[in-house]
Parts: sequence; structure tokens; C-alpha cells
Amino acid sequence: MEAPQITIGEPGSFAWKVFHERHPAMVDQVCAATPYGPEVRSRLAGLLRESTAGVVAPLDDEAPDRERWAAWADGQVGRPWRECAFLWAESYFFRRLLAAVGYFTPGAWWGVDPFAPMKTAELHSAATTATLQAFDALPELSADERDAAVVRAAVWGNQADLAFQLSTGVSGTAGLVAGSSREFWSLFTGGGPVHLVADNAAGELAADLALVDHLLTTRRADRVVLHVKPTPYYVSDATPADVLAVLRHLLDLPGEAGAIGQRIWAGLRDGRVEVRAHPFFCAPLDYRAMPDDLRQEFASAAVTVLKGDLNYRRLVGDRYWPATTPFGGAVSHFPGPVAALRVLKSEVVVGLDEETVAGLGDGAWRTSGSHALIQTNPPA
Ligand SMILES: O=P(O)(O)OC[C@@]1(O)O[C@H](CO)[C@@H](O)[C@@H]1O
Repeated sequence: MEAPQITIGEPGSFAWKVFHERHPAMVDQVCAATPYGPEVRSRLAGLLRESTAGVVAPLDDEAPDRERWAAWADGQVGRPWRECAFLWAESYFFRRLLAAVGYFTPGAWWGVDPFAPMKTAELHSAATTATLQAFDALPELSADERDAAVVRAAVWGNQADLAFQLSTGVSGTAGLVAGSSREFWSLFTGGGPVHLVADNAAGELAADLALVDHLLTTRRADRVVLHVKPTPYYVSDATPADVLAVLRHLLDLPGEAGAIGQRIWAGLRDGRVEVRAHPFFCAPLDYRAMPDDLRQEFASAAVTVLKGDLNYRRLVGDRYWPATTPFGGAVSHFPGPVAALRVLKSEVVVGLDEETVAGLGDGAWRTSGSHALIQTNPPA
């Protein structure tokens, strides 16, 4: 029995606040970071008005993905936005934002990532710098400690503004509502291709590259496919350009961060690391609807690792599931062994035990970014 779908029309709900509070602030940030002219700013203002009080308008651009989006928008155009599913609505919002800033239009802003200034600032921030410096502790750790530290970095990197704790004296499990790095590593029983579906650029991506490096150097994977978004998405989501930006940043650093950058660079050149950007990663759909080519890839993977909140929502289904809904049941549609590394930043959660849910109470733990989870579904 499917739980109720999350829509954006419930005043005061998290999804409603994303559209009525987060998006206007984000548009202000985008317009402050790039000198868009009055036409672009007018289109962005119109998108905010439409998405908070109007009906869904069709795409009016000639982008390469237009036909794909026409199919994904079938049945949605003409509906009041407030009736739309949160996942669909926000995904369409970001696709419309790219059109509004001229990302698909030959001209001044063609192919210019409207979120690049924010991603660059985060990559050079004090928090990310501290995270990358903390990589120097990795070689001093035992194998188990390094396993735990690398996973901790990947999980909490999803909080974006967190410099993860590598010292073995610091608990990395504070704020975990489910799972452990031991559970994560138990999925890796020996070699094969690992697929890592990345989330955000900058600091999170740097931690993900450290995880990719660790998977290869510890022979849990003989190759890693790193999936990123084909276009800018949900503000900080990583694109192929962001992978290069983070990799080049690592290469300029001394110590372990630089060494990781060199090993990833070599891995890209010899094929042990591959970057892909399948259109489905910018689709407004959950992973039940993934196309056959992607399904076959994940089915043949030793493990698929999904990073972040949006991937989690797409994996388990963006619904008001009871938090104790078994994770394995919620992800049984996913081909092959799968792991979710996620900071909780929206209301969807499954796979928690009764005691944990009771202990967490009714606070903002679901959306505040204070808690995280590691959940796995091993091979059948
Ligand atoms: O996927 P990420 O980067 O971890 O988080 C994405 C997010 O910030 O955007 C959506 C709401 O705007 C939610 O899924 C979540 O709050």
C-alpha cells in the first residue's frame, strides 16, 4: 500500500516552504551572483509567481532535452502547481529556471551554470578547506579507521557545510539515525564495478572522490562509475564540469588531498574511474521509472551508492512513509545491491526502528540537516 504522495500545496509544510521561502531566496542569490539583465530577472520573477500561485506552463525553449521533458510534463501542464507532487514540481522548477536564465539559448548565458558562483565559493570555503586538510590524517589510520573515516566524510559531506572529523578520537556516528560504516562496508564482498551516484559539488564531491579512491585502493572495486547530473540542478548538484573543478582543486593541494586527486586523475585516464551524466539523473521521477540502460548498469554493479537527500527521495519514493517502513521493502525495486548515504533534509525517511523514532520525537530532525543515515540493501 503506497503512502500519501508529498505535494507542495499544504501551507506551512516543508515542501510548501521550499517553494514559498527557499526558492525566492535562491533566485535572489542567483541574480546577485551573475549580472543577468532585466529580461532574465523578469522571467525568474514570473517563474516564482507561477510556481507559488499559478498553473504549470509548458516549456518554451528549444533545449536538446525538450522532447524528453515534454513527455515528463505530460498531464502536469495546466494543473495548479499546488496540486503537483513535490519531486515533480521542484525538478520542473529547476528545469524552468535554467531556461529562464538563458542556459539553453545561444547568447550571453548559454551553458553558464547559474549556481557556479555558489559551488565555487563552497569549494574554497573555510569548511571545505578544513575538510581537505583533514584528509592528511587518513594515512595514519588503521584500515578499519580509514574505512570509517572515508564513509563519515561522504555521509556528512552531504551536509555541505561540515568539515568532517577524521580523528579516531571523535565519534562520527553523532546524528546517525540508522546504519553504520561497518554496515556499509559489509556490502562490498569483493571487486567488480561500483556505481556512485553523486549529489552535490564542492566539498561533498571532494569527499566522494576520496571514497572513490578508497574503493579502488582497497580493491573493493576494480572500477568506479561516478554519475553526475547532465545539467545544473537543485542548486549545488554536481555536473561533469564540477568534477573537473574539484579534481583540479585537489591536484593543487599538498598532502593526501593532492595524492587523492592524482590517483583519481590517473584512474580517469586508465579507465578505472569513469564519469557519466545520464539524462535520467535530472528527471522528475523516482528510480522505479529508471530507463532500461540504467537498470542494467545498476543490476551489474557490485554495489550502487546513492548520495544525498534528493537521491534518497527518488530511491524510496517521495511519500509520507511511516519511518519504520522497512528499507529493504521500499527499495526492492532497485536492481542490485544499493546503499544510501544521506543527511536528512526533507520529510521522507524509512528504515528506522521504533525506539529511534520515539527518541527523536517531533522536532525538525527530518529536515534540519542535523541527522544522517547509512542504509543498505544487500544482494538477495
Ligand atoms: O539532495 P541534497 O542536495 O542532499 O538535498 C536536496 C534538498 O536540499 O533539496 C530538496 C528540497 O529543496 C530536498 O531534497 C533537500 O532539502
